Amino acid sequence: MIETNVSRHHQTFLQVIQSYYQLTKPRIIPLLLITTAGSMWIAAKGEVDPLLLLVTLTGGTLAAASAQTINCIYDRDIDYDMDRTRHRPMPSGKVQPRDALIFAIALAVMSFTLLAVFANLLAASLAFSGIVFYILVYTHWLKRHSTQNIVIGGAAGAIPALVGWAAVTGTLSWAAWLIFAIVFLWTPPHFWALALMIKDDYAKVGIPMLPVIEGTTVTVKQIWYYTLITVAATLLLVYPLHASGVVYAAVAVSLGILFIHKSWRLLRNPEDRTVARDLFLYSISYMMLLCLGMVVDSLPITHHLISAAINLIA
Ligand code: HEM
Ligand SMILES: CC(C)=CCC/C(C)=C/CC/C(C)=C/COP(=O)(O)OP(=O)(O)O
Repeated sequence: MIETNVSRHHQTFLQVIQSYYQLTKPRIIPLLLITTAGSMWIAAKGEVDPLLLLVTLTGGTLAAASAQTINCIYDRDIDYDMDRTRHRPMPSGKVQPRDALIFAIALAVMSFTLLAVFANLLAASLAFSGIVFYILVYTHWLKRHSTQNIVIGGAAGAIPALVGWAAVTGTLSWAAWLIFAIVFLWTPPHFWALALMIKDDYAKVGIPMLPVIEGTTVTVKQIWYYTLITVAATLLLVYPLHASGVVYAAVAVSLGILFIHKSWRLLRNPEDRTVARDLFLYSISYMMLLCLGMVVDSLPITHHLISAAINLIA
């Protein structure tokens, strides 16, 4: 295991704060929150209580930060061996495992308390189960042992959508599970496109990511199937669930066509890393804009504008 090779005495207070911030893998959290927000807006039929929104997004941030911090502690050995992750606070010795664990527990406790007190127990429990699932099922059990690690483990990343719905309604519905399924199905194209680019890194440390074990051809085929199913799933929100309307439908179809196009290009050019990179970057914009589409579609003003347009035409 890796121990400190950077003396903490040499770090300024600001550098210490920065190290703890980096432990939470902060660049991923905004998209997790956007899926939470999309779910909240549909659940609240366009009228979300701003205080509840603030509480839920803060609780979600704390939970995701806790999960990522524990992941950083657990994976510090392999993170040290990979070029991409060597600079992280744990392998570079900027934070000690014990301190990071205390930080992660504090984040988890704050998340649970905030959500339980100001949202509800279901939202709090779901966020907590996200932490447990990500650590036990993904990080501990699957990441180092199965090519399906990110498929099954990806469920953790889809939990924030359930948290959002639960925070608004205190329960879960078909639409909530569908948004969960959309994020779940989107994760393999999102991650495997990236894994195609960095598979040598994962191979070096013996992580059985699909491109490492099964090769590029199998991976791009899997990406292709998951892309098709993801796009199909996004449309179920319009029909048969009727949870979203025409604005969302237009957004989902347009974004979906582009997603399929980019995934098809990768299927045709499996060895081209630029194409894989393009799909990975697009996957992020795709999820962001899709959720934005959910929000805009649910707003009362959107409904008024559509009614006005229909009246004008009729
Ligand atoms: C098990 C599931 C997932 C795995 C294994 C995974 C893995 C990764 C990895 C390795 C990166 C590169 C980050 C880096 O270089 O440090 C990344 C980037 C990213 N992921 Fe995922 N991801 C997963 C699910 C998700 C989910 C559910 C979301 C949000 C809904 C998400 C959002 C992002 C974003 C926004 C980035 C870009 C961060 C940046 O700008 O550097 N990921 N992902
Ligand atoms: C509700 C709740 C708490 C949800 C948390 C879910 C969560 C933290 C999802 C993020 C998934 C993710 C970015 C994995 C990175 O994989 P990795 O750590 O294997 O990547 P690496 O190779 O960069 O270390």
